[in-house]
Amino acid sequence: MPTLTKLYSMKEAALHNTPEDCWIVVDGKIYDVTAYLDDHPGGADVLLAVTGMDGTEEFEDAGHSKDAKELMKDYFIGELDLDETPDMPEMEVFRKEQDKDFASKLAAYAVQYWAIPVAAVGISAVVAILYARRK
Ligand code: HEM
Repeated sequence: MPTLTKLYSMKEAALHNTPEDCWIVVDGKIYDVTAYLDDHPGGADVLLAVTGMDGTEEFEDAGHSKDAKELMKDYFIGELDLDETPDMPEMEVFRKEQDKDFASKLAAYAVQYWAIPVAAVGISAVVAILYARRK
C-alpha cells in the first residue's frame, strides 16, 4: 500500500526554528528534532544552529554512523515540497504583461485596418482639389 508523505515548503519549515519547535532539513527530508535536542550526542547547539534551515552539509560533515541514520527515521515528519506554487503577485505581473501585449496588438490591428481607407480618402481629396483647381 502506498504511504502518504506530508510535503512542506521551505517557508513552512523555516517557521519551526526554536528550541521548543525545532525542525531541520536533511537531504530533502524534514525532521522534528525538538524531543531529541537533549539526547543528541553532538549536542543541542549544532541542531539549533541549523533549525528551520537545510542542514544537509553540516549533517554530512559530522560523519554520522549507520545507527544515527537509522535513528533519524524516528524524527522524520515529511519531505520538502520542491514544487511550490507561485505567489499571487507573480501571477499578477504575468496578467499585466498579457494586458500590455494585448493593447499593443490592438493598436497594430487598428493601424493595419484604418491606414488603407484613410490613405484612400486622402488621395481622393487631393485629386478632387487638383481637379477643381484646373477648371
Ligand atoms: C534527526 C537528525 C539527527 C540524528 C538522529 C543525529 C544523531 C546523531 C548520533 C546518533 C550521533 C553519535 C555519533 C554517530 O552515531 O554518528 C551524532 C553525532 C553528531 N551529530 Fe547528529 N544527528 C542528527 C542531526 C544532526 C545535524 C543536523 C547535525 C549538524 C548540524 C549533527 C551534528 C552532529 C555532530 C557534530 C555530532 C558529533 C560527532 C562526533 O562527536 O564525532 N547531527 N548525531
